[in-house]
Amino acid sequence: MLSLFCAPLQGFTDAAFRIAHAKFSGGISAYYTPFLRLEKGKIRPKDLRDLEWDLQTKKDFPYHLIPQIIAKDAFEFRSLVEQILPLGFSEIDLNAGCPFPMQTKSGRGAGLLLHPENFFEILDAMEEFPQVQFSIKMRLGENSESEIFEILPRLNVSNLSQITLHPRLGIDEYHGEIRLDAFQRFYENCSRPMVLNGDIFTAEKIRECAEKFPKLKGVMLGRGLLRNPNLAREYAENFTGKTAETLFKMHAEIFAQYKMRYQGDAQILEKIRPFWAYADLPKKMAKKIAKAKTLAEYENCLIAIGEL
Ligand SMILES: Cc1cc2nc3c(=O)[nH]c(=O)nc-3n(C[C@H](O)[C@H](O)[C@H](O)COP(=O)(O)O)c2cc1C
Repeated sequence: MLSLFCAPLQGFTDAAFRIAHAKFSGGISAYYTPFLRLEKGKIRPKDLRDLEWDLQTKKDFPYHLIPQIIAKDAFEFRSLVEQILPLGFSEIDLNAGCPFPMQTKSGRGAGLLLHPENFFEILDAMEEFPQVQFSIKMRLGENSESEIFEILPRLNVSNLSQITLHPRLGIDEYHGEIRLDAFQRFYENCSRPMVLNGDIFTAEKIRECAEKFPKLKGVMLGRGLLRNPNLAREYAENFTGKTAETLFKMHAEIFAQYKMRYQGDAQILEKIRPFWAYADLPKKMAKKIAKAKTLAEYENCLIAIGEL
């Protein structure tokens, strides 16, 4: 059986989502936080608040959480790790895949793959923290598949606990088919445990991955899990519960949390709207949700969804 991981998605898989998912569905071996980054030398305060929210809840309701960081060099890397360790984590994931130009242009995310010297310095710096298990989530490259194959020999002699590969380039962003041939070549030559991520929306697809790549450690589910939070259980337990039922339970919990934590209709709506972004809703309904200007209007949409 493959291990199933919940992918980090900024603006979607925050603490409220992770907690509600673990509570009302589950089947996930580890949840990854969206990347934590430095702002004026400190972890961005709003990301830290989100992580602390997890930590408070985890005491009552344990689930496996791994913080992800984004860094352009060993200096930023060390600073982030040193700020995370006092929170009690012993696993940290490095983002080498974010395709957004704001990150790539400054050598972070997929942009780190254009600077192997910085990438290797970060891998060396990992050895300064023997108490931490590091993993990497990466793309094939920023501009070319050759980038990942250049660093493969160094990855093979690292202590990385796993390499999650989203087989696209940074410049592909999320367009086009995933590059499964390149994944296969990397997988065949990589000696670290590997996880496949990208465009996995059904339990059937997870089974296909297990069959095609027998030494795969697991798959990481992103939009598939947002669309169908029961996806992991459908694979692991042949669960046949209704997607809509789980979405509603999760939504009720997340919405209540946002109402407690954020103020004003606009702010709460901005936080909750993405919950439905990948759900299988009729177009008309999705438009109404996007257009709702007040909580009252939004709640009317919910009633309508409930009646679908
Ligand atoms: C809006 C958005 C935000 C994302 N944020 C992150 C992030 O913070 N860290 C990361 O490693 N990947 C991030 N990703 C990439 C996802 O983790 C995942 O690799 C991608 O969605 C492909 O997997 P999927 O097809 O299962 O969704 C993001 C993707 C999207 C669409």
